[in-house]
Amino acid sequence: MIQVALDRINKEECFNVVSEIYPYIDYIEIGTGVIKEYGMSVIKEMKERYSGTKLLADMKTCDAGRHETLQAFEAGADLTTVMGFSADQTITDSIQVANEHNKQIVVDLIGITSKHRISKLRDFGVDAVSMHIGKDIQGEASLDYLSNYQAAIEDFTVFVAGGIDSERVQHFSKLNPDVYIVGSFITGSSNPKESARIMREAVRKP
Ligand SMILES: O=C([C@H](O)CO)[C@H](O)[C@H](O)COP(=O)(O)O
Repeated sequence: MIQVALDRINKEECFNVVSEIYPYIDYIEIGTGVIKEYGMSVIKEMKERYSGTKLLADMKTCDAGRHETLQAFEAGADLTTVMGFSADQTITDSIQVANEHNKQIVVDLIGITSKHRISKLRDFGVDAVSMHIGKDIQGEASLDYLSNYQAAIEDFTVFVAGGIDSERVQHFSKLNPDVYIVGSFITGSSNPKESARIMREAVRKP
C-alpha cells in the first residue's frame, strides 16, 4: 500500500495533488509542517473531501500524548503518529485514546536504534511502527542497515518512510512493509499522477 505524505506544500497544492493521485494511493498523510501551518482544520477538510480514504495526521507527538492524540482523532484522522523515544506514559496514553476511539497510532522510529526499545513498544500494545529515515539525514544515510531491523519489527504493521522513490524503494522492501510512505517523489514531481503510478508499480514488484 502507498501513503502519500503531504509536506512542504501549501494547502491548495495538497488538495490538488490528492485530486490527481487518489486512485493510486491507500492513505493520505497530512505532514507535520502542513499541520503546523494550517492547524487541525486541514485534517478535517481533507477527511471531509476524501472520507473513503484512510487519513493519517503526522502529529509526531512526543509529549501530552492523550491530548494530542485526541486532537488528531477529533479532527477526523484515522491514524496519528507518536514518537518512539517519547516517555512510556505518552505512548500508553496515546494507545488508550486510540482504543477508546477505535483508531490507530503509528509509532515513528526516527532515532531509535535499540531493538530492546522496539520490543518494549510491542509490550505496551503498539501495533504499527514506522521505520523512518528523517529528512535531514536522508543524504548521508546508507540504507544497508535497514535489513538488520527486519526481525525486530516483523510482529508489527510496518510503515516505511524517508526519501522513498522508484530506486530507493528496493532497500525498504527488505522490511516487507505494509505501507510505503512517499512524499517528495510525488509532491515535488512535475507530474504527480505519473509518479504515483510509478510508485504503485514499484511496490508491486520491488
Ligand atoms: O515525515 C516526514 C518527514 O519527517 C518530514 O516531516 C515525511 O513525511 C516523510 O519523510 C516522507 O517524505 P519524503 O521523505 O519526502 O518521501
